[in-house]
Amino acid sequence: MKLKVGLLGGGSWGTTVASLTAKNAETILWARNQETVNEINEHHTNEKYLPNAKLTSSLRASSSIKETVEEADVIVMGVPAQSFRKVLEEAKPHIRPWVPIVNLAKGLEISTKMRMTEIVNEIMPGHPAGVLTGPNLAKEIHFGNAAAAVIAMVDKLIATRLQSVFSSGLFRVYTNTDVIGCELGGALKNIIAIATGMGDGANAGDNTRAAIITRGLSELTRLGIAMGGKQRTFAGLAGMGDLVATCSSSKSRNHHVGFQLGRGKSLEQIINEMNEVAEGVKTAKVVVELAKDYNVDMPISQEIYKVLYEGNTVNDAFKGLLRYEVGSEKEPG
Ligand SMILES: NC(=O)C1=CN([C@@H]2O[C@H](COP(=O)(O)OP(=O)(O)OC[C@H]3O[C@@H](n4cnc5c(N)ncnc54)[C@H](O)[C@@H]3O)[C@@H](O)[C@H]2O)C=CC1
Ligand SMILES: O=C(CO)COP(=O)(O)O
Repeated sequence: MKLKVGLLGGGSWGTTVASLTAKNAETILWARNQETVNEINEHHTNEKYLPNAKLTSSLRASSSIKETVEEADVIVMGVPAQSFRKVLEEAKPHIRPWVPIVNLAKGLEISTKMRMTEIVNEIMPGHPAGVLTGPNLAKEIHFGNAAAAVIAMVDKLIATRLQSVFSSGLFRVYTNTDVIGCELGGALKNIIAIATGMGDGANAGDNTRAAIITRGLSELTRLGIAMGGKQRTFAGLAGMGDLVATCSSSKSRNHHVGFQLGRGKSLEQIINEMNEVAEGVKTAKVVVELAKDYNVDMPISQEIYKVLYEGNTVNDAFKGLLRYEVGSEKEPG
């Protein structure tokens, strides 16, 4: 039996995933902007977020949350992390009992430090909550490049059922039961991508980028394990895979923010010039607090936080990192 998907959020990733699921399942995409809805229904495009991309023609868009979710067998949440709770609360009265809810956002809620599936568990207990994540730059997927992702659900049977909803020829979806690790991998790597972008913008070189990626993996793994994620997850697509893609791509918005900081622009100016979300900017606030809560050393994330919010320069950040004691690679520190 074909499942029905209701996807909330008509930005670049929500639209991309809806276009993928529409190949396998009847899919409705909710966007708050009526012009976007009309454009998707009439022209099968979403030029603002995905210039030149042609969407699956059976994908239907709606400006009604109720219509989008009321008959859905799976709800997919494609709005940024800081809007997640509000949108889910709006959808809640119309969602059928026990329907799985899959998060696409790679961020943490600032006011509560929560992961998105924790918010689902709080607002809609009883609904299986999971995440679709991995090295998936939306703009590449639309142009037919192969990519791999992970669907993580605590219940492997549900993950396996959903695997076939998200998979298509060139989009290969693996299952995982470590929801915490998969979700944290996606959120934490964005701060490291800002760091590599900063290095690239300041022409720090390829060796510096490799060092930041590798030490970045080490620090996000430390926090991730302390918070209940599994070590293996961070070595997989949701950890290292996403880290490598985001940290080395000029298509990444987080890398872009870092790059422009490295070129000397202010954060305010960079954000004002952007049309899309860069989750790492807000997640950095949460991560420095989590590092304290869990007593975990996160030197790269700390230095990025100081550049974003405490007026430090890019140079200060690199000097700050060089001041950290060099330990053994074998140690977790
Ligand atoms: N673009 C990408 O390549 C990927 C993005 N992601 C994650 O997906 C999430 C969504 O990102 P994108 O779609 O890329 O962002 P985007 O910036 O392209 O679009 C965000 C969308 O959310 C909508 N939105 C924001 N607040 C809203 C609210 N309160 N109510 C209703 N709609 C609201 C905006 O109107 C816009 O349509 C982020 O957490 C991002 O980290 C994950 C994987 C890949
Ligand atoms: O998460 C992503 C790729 O996997 C997208 O990264 P950006 O949000 O930095 O564009």
